[in-house]
Amino acid sequence: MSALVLPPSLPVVETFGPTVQGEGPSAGRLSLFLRLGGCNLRCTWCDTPYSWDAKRFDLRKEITRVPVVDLAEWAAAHPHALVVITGGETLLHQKTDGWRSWMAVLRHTTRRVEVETNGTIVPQPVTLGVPRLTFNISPKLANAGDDEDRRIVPEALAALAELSHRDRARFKFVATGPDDLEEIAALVERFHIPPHAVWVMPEGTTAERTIDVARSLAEHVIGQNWNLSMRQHVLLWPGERNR
Ligand SMILES: Nc1nc2[nH]cc(C(=O)O)c2c(=O)[nH]1
Ligand code: SF4
Ligand SMILES: [Mg+2]
Repeated sequence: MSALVLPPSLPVVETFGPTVQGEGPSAGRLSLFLRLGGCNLRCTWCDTPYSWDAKRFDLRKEITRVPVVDLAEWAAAHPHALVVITGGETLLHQKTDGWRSWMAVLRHTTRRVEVETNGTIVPQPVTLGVPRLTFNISPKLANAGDDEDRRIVPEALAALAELSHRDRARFKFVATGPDDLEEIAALVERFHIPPHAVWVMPEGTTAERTIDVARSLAEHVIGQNWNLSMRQHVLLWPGERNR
């Protein structure tokens, strides 16, 4: 009797789009989103707890194994869109057959790909080998609530910072107000992140709060020679899933 061989798949929370990338260097760009399940952090203000929080959500319902061939077909139907892989924490899946197979699909296209990550996991050759793939790294600050030794993994941040010098990675920090900027500056200095690779974005789940926080940050961010990003999906579709 031969063993049953399952096709490579990934634990998918949702696929959506085309929409626009809401955050960071590609904000406003037409995008498809693939959200994977599971996270190694527990940010208090997480906007996607349904991707990892088994206490509040039934993850067997939230997360479905989707064959990579189906993802390839879905992506191919929207050839003009940037592909954004988000979570949860995406790079948790890096050593799986599903990830390897998905990277192989993307490597054989000419499309742009962005991987959202919390910066706690070192990117591996399987991911780095996709030519137009860049990382959007959101290291978490004290405002997220986790202990520093969980949020800040020096080995991973150093590897990602190195990529940021070659425009393969950008850092995007969520700030709740100007008081958070000192902590960002300390990380930027410690890991030698070039200012052109730094984006600051306002925390908030409503358009009003997002704009208020952004207004409180703008002059300070510009003064540091950093970039400021709104969170366009929060402004356009506050509280909605699959946007
Ligand atoms: N439009 C849109 N842009 C996004 N950028 C990062 C997102 C995320 O949830 O990681 C996100 C999202 O959920 N929607
Ligand atoms: S790292 Fe991202 S997905 Fe994970 S808990 Fe924090 S905000 Fe949520
Ligand atoms: Mg997110």
